[in-house]
Amino acid sequence: AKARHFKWEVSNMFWSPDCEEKVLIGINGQFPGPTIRAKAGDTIVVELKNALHTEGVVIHWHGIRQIGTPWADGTAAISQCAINPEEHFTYRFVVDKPGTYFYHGHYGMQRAAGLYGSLIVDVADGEEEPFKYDGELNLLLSDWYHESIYNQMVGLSSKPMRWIGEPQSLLINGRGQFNCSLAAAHTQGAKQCTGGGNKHCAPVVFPVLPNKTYRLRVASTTSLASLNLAIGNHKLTVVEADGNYVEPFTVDDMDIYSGDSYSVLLTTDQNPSSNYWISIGVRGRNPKTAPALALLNYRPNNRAMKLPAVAPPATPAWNDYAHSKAFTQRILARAGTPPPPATSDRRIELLNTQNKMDGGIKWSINNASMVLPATPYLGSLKLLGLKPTLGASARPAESFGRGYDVTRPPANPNTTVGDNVYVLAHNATVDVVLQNANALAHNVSEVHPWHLHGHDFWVLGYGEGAYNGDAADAARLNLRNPPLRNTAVIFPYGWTALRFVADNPGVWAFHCHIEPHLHMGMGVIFAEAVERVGEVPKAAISCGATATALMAGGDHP
Ligand SMILES: O=C1O[C@H]([C@@H](O)CO)C(O)=C1O
Repeated sequence: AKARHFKWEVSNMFWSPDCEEKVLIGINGQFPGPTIRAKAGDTIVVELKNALHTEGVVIHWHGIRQIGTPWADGTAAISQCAINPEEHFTYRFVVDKPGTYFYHGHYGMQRAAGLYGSLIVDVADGEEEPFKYDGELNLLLSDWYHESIYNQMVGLSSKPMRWIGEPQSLLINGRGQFNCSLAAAHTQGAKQCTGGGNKHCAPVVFPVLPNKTYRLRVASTTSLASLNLAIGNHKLTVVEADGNYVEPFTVDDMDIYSGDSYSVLLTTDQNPSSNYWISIGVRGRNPKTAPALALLNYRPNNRAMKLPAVAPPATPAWNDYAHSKAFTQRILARAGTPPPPATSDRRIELLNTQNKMDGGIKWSINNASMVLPATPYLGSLKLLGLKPTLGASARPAESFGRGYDVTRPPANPNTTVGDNVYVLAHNATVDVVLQNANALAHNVSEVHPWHLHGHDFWVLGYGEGAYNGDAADAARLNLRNPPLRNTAVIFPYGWTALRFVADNPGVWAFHCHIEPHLHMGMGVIFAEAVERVGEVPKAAISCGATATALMAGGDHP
């Protein structure tokens, strides 16, 4: 294992990700940010300089558990103080597990401003992946808005709320086409893209050789959109999800929610004189965004921009949830993976509702919409102890109780704010049931991908309607080969049950990965055995009340 050093400068820059010039957040003059590639067991050292003009920044390493380094998780107000303009901060952490990951901003809505990139961990020297392939293609998927995140954030907190709407474009490796389509010949009313060149929005072309097997690494860092990937004439064999091996299964198309990552194997067994469409479309919301298209270019056919004669594969209907569920439920742990603990010590049931507050709209968990404190939790809990913030004297509710009607808008739509901090005992086995419900409007319930920091969890099962905890619900849980993941979706009007072991002291966010929903309060905090956290680097806690404590000479207890 070795240390891999990176020097990064985060700054605003003009860029045209979908051919329209905007300002985004890039790293070292690049968008997306540089790809980090390492081997399992390596230590990543990122010396970050914040070169934004007037705002703080942090970077979250999505899917990396940060075992023993909770201060490097990169969540503003939770694991560290935001890095101020012109300040440096060094992230140092071990990538312990091979897999497909990514990193992104985790302060306000900076991820949606383009602050993201790929993080790929290969097996350690001398180890082998449990599958074979000849080459790799990397697809980092995102969505893109023409309105700045500042406009978006102001809208979301306005009274009445102004919703951000659907994204203007979908991006593959930071590239999309807003004003034209590669498949105009097959798309009503679209203008043909003239293609290549070195424009920021030049279509992505993946060169491949015939009769080989490629590992596609696919990750989604979308702000809002749930995606579906299909490749004309080719099948996809899923082998990895969120850095964990899964029992291989083969599909024609796959869903990818924000926060998900996958490896899929693809065999180039088609006619090599043609190229093939890679198509990414929107699911789970009535789409207004055109699919993103890229080309699979069979070599030695060197006409990279030769367009397939046929239309791109159609994305399944956005509301065909049966299709989504069928895909999701095929994801199971690879044979030989140890099963989860057979029982749990604690069950936390989290009802997700859309609510009203002071004339605006929030998302709430057990009727409390999460707000973050001025002083980041990791430092404040370690140095100052758990103080009730926001006037909340009690810990948040363990359950939403029985009898809530998930099929209708909330009977009492009003919510309050909460810190939503759940204190977890060291090594407790914790079950979380995420319960979806009807939103404020009648007959609306949306998909929410929930992401846990600091851990993988087992996805024990999914159910329809309200979770009761009865024998029928228990029978829906898979304790034999549930997949380990860090992101799991709740389907409309349904529930999802997760299990994890609280064996990683730290303060971990657990939230909907949809950027505006997190911003509207859709999350909780797990404060896990904070008394066992080692010495927190001062740079991570030199703000707010912890800075005051440090100045008072109160060194680390
Ligand atoms: O949080 C959301 O708000 C809007 C809508 O419900 C109110 O405008 C929407 O589609 C969301 O996902």
